[in-house]
Amino acid sequence: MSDVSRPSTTGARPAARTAAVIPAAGRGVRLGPGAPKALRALGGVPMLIHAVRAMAASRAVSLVVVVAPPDGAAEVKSLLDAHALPGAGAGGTDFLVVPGGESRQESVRLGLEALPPDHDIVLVHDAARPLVPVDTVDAVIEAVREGAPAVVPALPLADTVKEVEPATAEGEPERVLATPDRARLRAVQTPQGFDRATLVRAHETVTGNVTDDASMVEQLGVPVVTVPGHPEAFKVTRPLDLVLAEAVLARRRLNDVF
Ligand SMILES: Nc1ccn([C@@H]2O[C@H](COP(=O)(O)OP(=O)(O)OP(=O)(O)O)[C@@H](O)[C@H]2O)c(=O)n1
Ligand SMILES: C[C@](O)(CO)[C@H](O)COP(=O)(O)O
Repeated sequence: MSDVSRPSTTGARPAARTAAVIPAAGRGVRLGPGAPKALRALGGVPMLIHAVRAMAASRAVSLVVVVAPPDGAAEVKSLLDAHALPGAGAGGTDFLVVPGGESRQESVRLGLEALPPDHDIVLVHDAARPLVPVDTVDAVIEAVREGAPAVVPALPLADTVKEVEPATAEGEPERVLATPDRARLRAVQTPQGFDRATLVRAHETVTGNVTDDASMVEQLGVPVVTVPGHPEAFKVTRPLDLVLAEAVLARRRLNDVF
């Protein structure tokens, strides 16, 4: 059960249909040389397939739109055909693949443009967060269904955070400017869930660099609320994250958890 305080601007929609957009078009530069990150293997299965399975595992998700690397849509379609996906088939979850763009923001917009009209709730979930548990997905959907226009899974920080003056020359130390109160900070994950019209308006209106979709909604002045995130929803960004992801998968297999 989520613990959000809910400024409801959209009204409760317990039966609203939910689509998930999965931006998967990134290169994965921080992971090092190799195939686009979403296509790299985790436990012998492409990372993207884990992310698609995580969304389709929610009974509430009836459509998954994968935003593929710009020249990789055909390959991604073949991967979806070649792997078992929960709910796939008549009357279950549908799957679409569209080519992505130069930035995460553009890829999400291209995914949104591909959505058919009959889905009022949209999740945006990084392919790079392949191991998010279904309970987290469901908590986000539930909070949007109950009326929150924008919902993010969030965790408290373990580290103390410093605001710095970025160095102007290589090797020069950065000067610490401030230490924000950690108790008021959260690390946010995906899936982020939205009232569809609000998210579309944000993508039509907000320009400039952003690192997540919720911050675009914040810029509209629309409230964004949190639900508890999960440590296993971490983002695979650097090589060490792959080691952790393999370990989580191995433990799930031992415990016979999908
Ligand atoms: N042009 C882009 C860039 C990113 N993404 C997606 O956005 C998610 C989060 O991005 P990130 O982890 O930064 O992935 P990359 O951009 O691939 O990583 P890097 O910055 O290290 O290259 C990933 O699922 C990634 O595939 C995307 O769909 N289109
Ligand atoms: C959307 C996100 O996963 C929330 O934490 C994150 O901001 C993506 O950042 P990235 O630099 O595109 O990986």
